[in-house]
Amino acid sequence: MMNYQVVIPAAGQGKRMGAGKNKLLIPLDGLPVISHTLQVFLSDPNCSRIILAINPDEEKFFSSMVKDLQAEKRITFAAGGTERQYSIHNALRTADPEGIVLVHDGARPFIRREVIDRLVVQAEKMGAAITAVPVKDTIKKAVNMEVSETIERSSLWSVQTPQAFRISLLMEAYETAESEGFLGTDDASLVERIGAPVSIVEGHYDNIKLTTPEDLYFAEAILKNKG
Ligand SMILES: Nc1ccn([C@@H]2O[C@H](COP(=O)(O)OP(=O)(O)OP(=O)(O)O)[C@@H](O)[C@H]2O)c(=O)n1
Ligand SMILES: C[C@](O)(CO)[C@H](O)COP(=O)(O)O
Repeated sequence: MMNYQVVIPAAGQGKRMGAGKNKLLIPLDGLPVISHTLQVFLSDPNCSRIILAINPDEEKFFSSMVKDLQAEKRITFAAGGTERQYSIHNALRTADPEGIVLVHDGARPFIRREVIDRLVVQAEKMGAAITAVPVKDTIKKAVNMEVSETIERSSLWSVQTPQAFRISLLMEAYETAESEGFLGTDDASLVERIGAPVSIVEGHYDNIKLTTPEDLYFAEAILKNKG
């Protein structure tokens, strides 16, 4: 398996979490959420570099955390933007222009190494691969709270990060999105727009994104279960 670099967007405001600060700074089992996420990649010998997109106002916190993790050589910073996509684009501009790059939300601390391994192998083969799980709920479309359609579930996937790409392909997708003023809710949607195939690698339901306050209860339970 090839080495890879990873971009971790960490410059959000955590508005839906409502903690009055960046949710990645909230402690989980005594450590900030972002430390848990970083530790997964720091412990992976195939991860050659981590680029963390941060809000410059929070640089002091992140620098001291990186020092505590003794990871000054492997983690570099890029300036976050006003949208997730802008934060990632800024980070990609500082990345090495060859090989495979992963994008992983700082707010998903429970990603497992075996999923990362399968994802990287698939991205090497296909150019683009994303982690996802089958949708469990019945999904309906509604207009003004009136159901217009029940969508066939068997082909629906709930998409997570990490998402992995040949970096040349992802850069082209990001540049095209920027020039056309397109904002996507994930990275693969930018790649889909330029007509490149994207493979799915099945992941795990516990790779949750900490988004709203109840996710913190789920996070405690997942941590307890991990032992
Ligand atoms: N301008 C932004 C917005 C988001 N992110 C990062 O992208 C990931 C996923 O975003 P999301 O869960 O939406 O985080 P927030 O933007 O912080 O949350 P909210 O939308 O509720 O404000 C997070 O790790 C977040 O820090 C980022 O780097 N830059
Ligand atoms: C990329 C993502 O994690 C896929 O589920 C997610 O879309 C990012 O953040 P969002 O603001 O919750 O859409």
